[in-house]
Amino acid sequence: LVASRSCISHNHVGRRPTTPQGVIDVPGAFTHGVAQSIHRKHNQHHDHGRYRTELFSSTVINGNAADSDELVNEFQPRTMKVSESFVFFARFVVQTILDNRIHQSSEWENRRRLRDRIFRKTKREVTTITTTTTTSSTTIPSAKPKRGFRESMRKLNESRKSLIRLVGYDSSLLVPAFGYLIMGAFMSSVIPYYYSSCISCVAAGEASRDKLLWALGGLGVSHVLEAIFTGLRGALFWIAGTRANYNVRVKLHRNLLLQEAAFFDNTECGILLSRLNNDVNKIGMVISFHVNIVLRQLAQFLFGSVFLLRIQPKLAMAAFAGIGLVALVSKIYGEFTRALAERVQELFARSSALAETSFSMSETVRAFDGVSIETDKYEASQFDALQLEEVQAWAYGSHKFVSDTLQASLQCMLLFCCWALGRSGALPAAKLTSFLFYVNFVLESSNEVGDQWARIQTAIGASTNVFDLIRRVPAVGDPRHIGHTLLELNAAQEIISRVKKSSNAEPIIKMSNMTVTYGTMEKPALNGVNLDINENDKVAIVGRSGSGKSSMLRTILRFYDPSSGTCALEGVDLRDLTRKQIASKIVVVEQEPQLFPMSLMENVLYGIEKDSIDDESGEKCYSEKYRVAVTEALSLAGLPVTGEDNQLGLELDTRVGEGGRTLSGGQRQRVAIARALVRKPNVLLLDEPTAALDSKSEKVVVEALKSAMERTRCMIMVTHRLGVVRSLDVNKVVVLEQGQIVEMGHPEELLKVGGVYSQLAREQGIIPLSGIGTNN
Ligand SMILES: Nc1ncnc2c1ncn2[C@@H]1O[C@H](COP(=O)(O)OP(=O)(O)OP(=O)(O)O)[C@@H](O)[C@H]1O
Repeated sequence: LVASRSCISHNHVGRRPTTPQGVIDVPGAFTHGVAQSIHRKHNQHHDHGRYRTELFSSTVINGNAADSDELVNEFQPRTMKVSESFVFFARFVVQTILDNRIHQSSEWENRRRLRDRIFRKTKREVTTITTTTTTSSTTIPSAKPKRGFRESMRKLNESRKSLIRLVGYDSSLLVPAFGYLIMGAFMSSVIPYYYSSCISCVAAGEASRDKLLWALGGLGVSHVLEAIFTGLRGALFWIAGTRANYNVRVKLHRNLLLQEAAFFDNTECGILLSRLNNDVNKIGMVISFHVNIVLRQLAQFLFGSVFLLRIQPKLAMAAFAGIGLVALVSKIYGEFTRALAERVQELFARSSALAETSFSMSETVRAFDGVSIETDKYEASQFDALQLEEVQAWAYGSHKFVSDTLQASLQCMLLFCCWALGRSGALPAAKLTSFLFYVNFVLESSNEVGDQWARIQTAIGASTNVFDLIRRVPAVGDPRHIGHTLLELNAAQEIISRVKKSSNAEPIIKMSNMTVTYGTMEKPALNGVNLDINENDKVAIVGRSGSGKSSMLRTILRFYDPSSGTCALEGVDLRDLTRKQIASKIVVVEQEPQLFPMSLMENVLYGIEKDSIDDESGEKCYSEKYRVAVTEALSLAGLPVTGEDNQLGLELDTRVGEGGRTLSGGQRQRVAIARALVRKPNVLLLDEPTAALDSKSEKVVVEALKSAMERTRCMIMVTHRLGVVRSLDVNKVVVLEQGQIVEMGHPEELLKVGGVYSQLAREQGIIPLSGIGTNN
């Protein structure tokens, strides 16, 4: 059974991973076909079912898990045979060329059609034909921009500008780094001169000892200086790269957290983590390594070229022509690898998302024995990336083969020319040695530039996504009143004074014709809602599943903005308040609060800045004033950390584990209530506060909530369990149906009316307090 299920689950592996935008094209439909054929072959000779059956039987026989070596060895991720890998590469290249051809021909076709249309239009205008002519409604597909050398340079330039802005350009670091780079390159280019002088002295035999010593001295000094400059340059560029990584990573992390809730609805966390780690690393590598080497080699190339031109200008020109050809090959290779790199990064990001999901849902995976399903999914996505990485490797090998062959041919040709010139006496032996040294020197530099150019292109591919995310402006963000114009400053001032002066007569929360629509849904979750919540109101929002209750809470917290209408807090539209202002006035207690892996006290005070310094560690901490307040809040919330009631032996500094997993659901909820008690917010939001609790815990939590409510101006609760409406003395019930308010009033009154609320209450066995039956 295990074996057959494993085989069935393998059937999906040939499919390409999908993104929210659609299927990842690697490239066109081709990869799918090739991948499927390889997967098919792979499945034939790689019996996944067998190892699982063996694992199963060995586990049964031993009655225990296998030892660690067995665990590692029993599972071998699949790979392609080397020949398959090469065939994949060859077909990939052919397909890419064909795709480009098709693209180019469609570009020509588009241009021709555009020309025809313009021509016809002009003709019509000139002849002023008044009869209605049927104009072609075919939309000309926008041609995909061709990424030529100019495009590469433009992208490089854009990325360079972004880098300089984002990585925090530090002239005290980069100016000396460039200085050492130039000096090091100059010293490297001097070395072949002294080498050839030494060889000439040794070969000639009759040269004076002084001349040899002078050449040896020059060689030694230039080597030492080159080593010093290289060391300094390397260290400074390394630091610059590390700082760039640091700056970009921190800025990206911050900007991601600033994004609106809908952004996280549509983006998997694994993808974001991959951007934060893998992609950002590539940016640092560009600065600390690739750019550094390219610049050094370019400088060496220039210095070497000067020496070449001085020794023999004609031959030097021939050498440059050959180097130009090698550079052309490198350029083609660079463009190819950049396109590949973008795809590989995308596939790795998808893989990270899969891994992140499987880890975060590890309990469900375990409960439903989903390890093989998750492994297959992850392996399939990694396999897709592996295939493309192998294409990169073959492309590198092919590039090396072509460029090295070209260089060798160039060297042979130059040697032949040298021989011809030598025969005519135009190139003495000493000059010939020197020339050949410099040819090699220049060729090596240009070779290295070609290599690094391809890697820079790869990094540009990876950095594009990062820069897009760093520049993303959140759709729901803080107002930009703190502007620079007098008008903006006045507007900001007015809002602040309105917030301060808000009178008790003003509703604390006011929804006016408010409609909320999620990006992915056509139907609004809330439709034209009008609701006032006043001082001392205790409001319960009830309704059937999907009626829009949570959407109302999320809008009050400004996780989402209304698509029309407004939601105001103390007379000010929520859109005019900053997140800090909203957080200082509204606190939410969720059904299953997630806690941070920090101490109990840090969780209660989350969002409040530490105000003191610890004497021993020298780190920031909370002062005694806060410790007292949290102790009191936890005690009121039913989770005492002192006295006899502290049966759990908790302390303020007890760490609560990932997500608060060392505490039960009810205990986590009490921590969340303590947060509200400490802050004394104007608005207390409760999301299903007792849904996950037994009756004993419910009583404790209800008492804690009552204490919290005493410290707030109003309370709004979303609940399915109508019993809590009575225990929390709710004075206003709002009944939602399909995003609209269908009933509103005092709960006991509504129970007697015989509408939706009384029906919901009857289903839960709740009758009016008077005990008299309803109108039904
Ligand atoms: N993040 C979201 N993206 C898209 N649609 C959403 C999102 N959240 C909720 N919806 C949709 O909005 C509608 C209202 O959902 P909401 O969660 O507000 O209902 P609810 O009354 O709180 O339901 P329940 O009692 O089951 O929690 C539903 O149709 C739901 O599918």
